[in-house]
Amino acid sequence: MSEKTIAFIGGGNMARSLIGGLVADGHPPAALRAAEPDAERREALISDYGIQGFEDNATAVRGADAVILAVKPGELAGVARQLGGQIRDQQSLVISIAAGVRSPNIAEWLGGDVPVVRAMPNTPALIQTGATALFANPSVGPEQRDLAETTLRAAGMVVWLPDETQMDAVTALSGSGPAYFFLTMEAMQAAAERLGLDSDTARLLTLETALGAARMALEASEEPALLRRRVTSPGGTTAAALAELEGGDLAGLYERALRAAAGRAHELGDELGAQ
Ligand SMILES: NC(=O)C1=CN([C@@H]2O[C@H](COP(=O)(O)OP(=O)(O)OC[C@H]3O[C@@H](n4cnc5c(N)ncnc54)[C@H](OP(=O)(O)O)[C@@H]3O)[C@@H](O)[C@H]2O)C=CC1
Ligand SMILES: O=C(O)[C@@H]1CCC=N1
Repeated sequence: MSEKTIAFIGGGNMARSLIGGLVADGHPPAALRAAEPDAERREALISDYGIQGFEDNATAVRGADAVILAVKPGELAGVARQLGGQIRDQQSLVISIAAGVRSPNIAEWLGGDVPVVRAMPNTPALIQTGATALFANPSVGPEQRDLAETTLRAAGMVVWLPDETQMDAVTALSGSGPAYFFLTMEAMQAAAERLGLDSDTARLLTLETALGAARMALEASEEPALLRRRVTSPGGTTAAALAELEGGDLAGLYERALRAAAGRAHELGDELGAQ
């Protein structure tokens, strides 16, 4: 693992997940910094992971090899404008994880020709099972590309996108995706409880089934559709359940959900890019 200094601006949910992944992967905590205005959240990062915490963004960024902008999308322009001069002088790589906000806008707020990587991680980064897509603007050189990849790979798998416009679809799929699976788990557990299982049993069976299915789909050479058919005995219980899910247009529902998320990411890019 590299010992490059990485400064997070914003120490909320996603920064915490990435910091947790980096520390678990062996990144020296002393080379990780977080600037976070909320004292309780900042202190928790310091005590839980042994990283350096700062109230002030400029101090956190001083001398950092990479600066990860982990604030809400609406805060990004202000933060980038505040730190742009410093980042340009010390030639740090900037990695933005904000949904929707496009790299040309980020570079402009930073003051011009700045290496910017857009990343879309997800919260399972906390336990190193994240999935991240990356896009580099033309100012990012090979070493900085490696730095971005190594940093995000500490939290799970990484793919590079050839085209930034794909980032909205990625945001809809894997950025927001953990929430869809959590909602499905909530719904399955609640339904099982209504069928008479106690909540501990319903929860455990739901979660182990989700884990087993995900691992099988990842590790098997067959497609999920084939794995599904193997569970589905003709005239059996699974067929009865799947008929209900298909009757409720599950595939259409997912398409509408992902289109709504991608559309919202695009809207954020338009709205915030005009600042
Ligand atoms: N959560 C997720 O699953 C994912 C989130 N993202 C992206 O990550 C980014 C962060 O999201 P998330 O972690 O969920 O949000 P959070 O609100 O949990 O974290 C943002 C943090 O930044 C702090 N902050 C606000 N203003 C500043 C500032 N000027 N300087 C420094 N810190 C500041 C906030 O403090 P305070 O609350 O006090 O304002 C907060 O602690 C977003 O842009 C989001 O689009 C990307 C992928 C997945
Ligand atoms: O909900 C959001 O906007 C962020 C981006 C992806 C996941 N969470």
